[in-house]
Amino acid sequence: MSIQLRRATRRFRHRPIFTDLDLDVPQGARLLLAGDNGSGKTTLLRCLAGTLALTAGRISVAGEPVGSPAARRLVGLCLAPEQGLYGRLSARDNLRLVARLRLPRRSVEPATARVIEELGIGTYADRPAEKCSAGMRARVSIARALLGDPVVLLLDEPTRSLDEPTRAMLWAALDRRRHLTCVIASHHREDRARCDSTLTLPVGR
Ligand SMILES: Nc1ncnc2c1ncn2[C@@H]1O[C@H](COP(=O)(O)OP(=O)(O)OP(=O)(O)O)[C@@H](O)[C@H]1O
Repeated sequence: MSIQLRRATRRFRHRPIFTDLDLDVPQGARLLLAGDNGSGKTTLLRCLAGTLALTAGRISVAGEPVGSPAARRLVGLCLAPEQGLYGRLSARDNLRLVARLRLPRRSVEPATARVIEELGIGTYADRPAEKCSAGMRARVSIARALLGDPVVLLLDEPTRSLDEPTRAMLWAALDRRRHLTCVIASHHREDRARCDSTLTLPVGR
């Protein structure tokens, strides 16, 4: 099993966001996270990434407990796709920075070039990120999450700023990585149709 949740519970103070959540996501599956605003999709993605601790229960990624160095290496994460880039650095240098952390030196340039090509970033790759549009920055953030051959990809509303051709590029990039297990939070019907199953989070449980 690629992702396993057992009695996963997260509260903020005394307010439950999700409680006793059991979930198994097999390798290569795509799970859509649905639910109204505030239902906890981003919170769950952060717990899956290991950047936010559970209140109780456990989550593992490919058998490794989330938050451990081994699990972090296996996860590609894209939260708030339009934000989180270094504004003064070019799109390409933002990608290189992460590629250097996640890949052997000889793979940095080819892997960076590959994701630039896949997400259609080429024409603005050398422009500072702060001078790129929201959709352009979202492409770079998604490309960044694909670097380093993650086993699990976590995407928070990846398509909300993307035009139609770029949405097709994103799905094509995921189709080329059929081994990749994806958890995608989205409000869009098209995204739901691209996924194998849906988990709808109720508000405040
Ligand atoms: N750090 C925090 N401290 C307290 N409450 C928080 C914190 N982060 C999130 N919450 C609360 O947790 C609930 C779930 O938020 P979350 O961002 O996970 O929802 P979401 O389903 O991703 O929403 P949206 O569809 O609007 O993106 C919300 O009520 C939010 O106010």
